[in-house]
Amino acid sequence: MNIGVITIFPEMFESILKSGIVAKAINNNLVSITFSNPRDFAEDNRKTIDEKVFGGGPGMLMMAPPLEKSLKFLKKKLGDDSLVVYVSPQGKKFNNVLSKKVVNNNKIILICGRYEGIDERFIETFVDEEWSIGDYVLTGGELASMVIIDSVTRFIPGALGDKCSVEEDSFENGLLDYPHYTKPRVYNGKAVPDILLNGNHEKILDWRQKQSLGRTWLRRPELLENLALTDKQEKLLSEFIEERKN
Ligand SMILES: CC(C)(C)c1cccc(C(=O)NCC2(NC(=O)c3cccc4nocc34)CCCC2)c1
Repeated sequence: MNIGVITIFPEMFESILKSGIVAKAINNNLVSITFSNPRDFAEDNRKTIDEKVFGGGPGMLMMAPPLEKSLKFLKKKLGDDSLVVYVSPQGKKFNNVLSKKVVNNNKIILICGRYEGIDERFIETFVDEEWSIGDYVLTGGELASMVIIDSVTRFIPGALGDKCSVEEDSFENGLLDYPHYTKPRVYNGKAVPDILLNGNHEKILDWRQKQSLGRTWLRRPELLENLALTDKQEKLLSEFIEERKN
């Protein structure tokens, strides 16, 4: 998997390059990340990459020409068929489905906005997709790009290590996570649920599935709308709802 990143702050990415799953995947040659800084392609010797916004208004805007040169540089390295994504608040909501799409495409170039954003004509001419990681104000697209890179890396075969694959990934079923417990067995006067200690594997799986379904129903019911629950899942969920009434 080859990733290109256009950013005026490449040093921000050192955190994911040095530790965690992305660093490991890079070391195992499962993923490469190539950076391009528009400042290196600015035409004038003052390295101008942003200008005032036509029509007035606060702040500055990233100019198209340095972005275009940055993109051409990365396309030469990664290939012209790379998926070009502008991470932007105007984008469609990033989720696991898009994560899988990126892995299949195998080559992606992420463009990080700064200031008020980027010249619309660059988007019209070069951008394939706009993706947003959520509805809040950020100062730049870099953190969003790192979120996307972390999420995508988990789907690269082998990135999670042979211990567990993305299929078994406990977050993979589209439901919220069930509650987890570890030592000590009693903490703050609260004991671990007995079912988890009696070792009956079948009952534990049912309990976990019921908790995941119940929590999703309580906290993020809209996630259930995209899932076709099995008869067993429906039964577990209605048991959860019933038990809550009593
Ligand atoms: C969402 C809403 C609150 C309504 C809103 C409306 C208008 C602008 C902004 C805003 O944050 N603009 C600033 C920038 N934001 C992002 O890049 C960004 C922000 C959020 C999620 C993202 N996912 O990817 C990139 C993302 C754009 C240019 C520099 C940073 C936010």
